[in-house]
Amino acid sequence: MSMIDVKGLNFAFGQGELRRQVLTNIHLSIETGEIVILTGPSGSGKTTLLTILGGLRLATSGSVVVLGEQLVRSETSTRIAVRRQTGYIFQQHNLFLSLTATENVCMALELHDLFSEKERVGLARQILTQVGLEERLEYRPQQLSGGQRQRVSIARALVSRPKIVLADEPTASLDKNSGHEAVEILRSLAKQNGTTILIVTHDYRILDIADRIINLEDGIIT
Ligand SMILES: Nc1ncnc2c1ncn2[C@@H]1O[C@H](COP(=O)(O)OP(=O)(O)OP(=O)(O)O)[C@@H](O)[C@H]1O
Repeated sequence: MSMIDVKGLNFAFGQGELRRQVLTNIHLSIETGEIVILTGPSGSGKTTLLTILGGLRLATSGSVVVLGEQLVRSETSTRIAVRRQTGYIFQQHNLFLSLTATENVCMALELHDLFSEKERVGLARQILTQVGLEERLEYRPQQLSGGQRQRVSIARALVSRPKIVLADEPTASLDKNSGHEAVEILRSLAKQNGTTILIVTHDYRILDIADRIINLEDGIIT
């Protein structure tokens, strides 16, 4: 089954003379468990496409079906439903500096109301152990290296077992080894769970983790 199915998507910022077409006639289908890397020059529309797929930005033309929900011209509640089943990883890890690794990961579960505090802590510790941070559970972000911080954000994105993970330049602030290690951890955990992953990156050093690479130029898939 397609997790993501895009047909004839167009997107522009601004109106009138300021209108700028950013995505043109995008067709894209991503299957369950597939790992896709989206590359392309700066300004080609990668982040815009990612935010539309993640229900973070509303598109008004074409068709964007994610997890069976039509997101084009959708209600806010539809986009929220998709967001709840999606994990996000950003270039700037966006961790809370005042919270420990465990607390940062727990936060992703607080959105769900499915777990008690004790269960949340248990799940957070379990996933932090899976990303190799069992010795750092109570460290705050500033006590961690860049690669370790990015592993905390990977743990945070995966802890609620999302069906889809969207990552925007997840290795941008990392050196080659820690960048590759971080996405390799992401890949192997996602493969265990059949999670679909879409990664936007300029980093050619991580292309080998993808099942498929898509190139976007000037808003067009080439
Ligand atoms: N909120 C906005 N309002 C107006 N224009 C925007 C907005 N966000 C992005 N753009 C423009 O849309 C185009 C595509 O931006 P986008 O961030 O999607 O590209 P990108 O491929 O992710 O680039 P990069 O690799 O540099 O992050 C750029 O020309 C950008 O200036």
